[in-house]
Amino acid sequence: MRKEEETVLRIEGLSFAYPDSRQIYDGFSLELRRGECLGIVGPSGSGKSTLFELIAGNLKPQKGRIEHGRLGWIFQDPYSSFHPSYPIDRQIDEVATLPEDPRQVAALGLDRDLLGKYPHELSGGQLQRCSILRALRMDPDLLLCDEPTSALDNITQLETMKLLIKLLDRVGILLITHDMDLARWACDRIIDLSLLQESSERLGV
Ligand SMILES: Nc1ncnc2c1ncn2[C@@H]1O[C@H](COP(=O)(O)OP(=O)(O)OP(=O)(O)O)[C@@H](O)[C@H]1O
Repeated sequence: MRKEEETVLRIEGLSFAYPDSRQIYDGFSLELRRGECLGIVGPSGSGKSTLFELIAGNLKPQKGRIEHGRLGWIFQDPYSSFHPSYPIDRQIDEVATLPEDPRQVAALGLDRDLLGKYPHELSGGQLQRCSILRALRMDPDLLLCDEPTSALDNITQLETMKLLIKLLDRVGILLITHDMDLARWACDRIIDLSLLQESSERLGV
């Protein structure tokens, strides 16, 4: 199998409900390959973050199977995803499995001086590029991106998404977003969780 055809995430027949609450997933399946960007859209409360928690293993499904390769994460707010009291490079080194590669640092528009700084000394866009670097140095197969650009201004949003898309030869990306325009622009496929719910309601489940 060619590397880019590898499946990096397979979800089969997933069912999940929080205790004493409605069914959020009921027989949900999806497959994501390296080189693909799959968008997960849906209104607040439709189950986007729950899906990531299930994939990360922080929640256990009632039914179904989830298999995936090595995970990397990019969160919504880059300031809350770094500890304010330590330099960025130290925080990246602590979780990285790959050594720092100066070409990768340069490709993300970063440099050594910047990496030695504290999070509050960087702009939101610079810090989000540091979180992309951190995710890459964890050598992921699957990159979970939770609203990775929503805390950034429009121009920085676009630049950050372009950088993420460039990574697609190495990873598969699952992108949570509220922004349907962004999803249409960036993703090969989109799953709209509100449509899943509508079809379950029509079927009376
Ligand atoms: N720990 C929990 N216990 C019980 N119910 C929860 C818990 N976490 C989330 N929920 C409920 O599960 C549903 C899905 O929540 P989830 O956070 O996955 O939605 P979301 O699509 O990510 O929303 P948002 O876009 O606002 O982040 C919501 O109805 C929410 O209230």
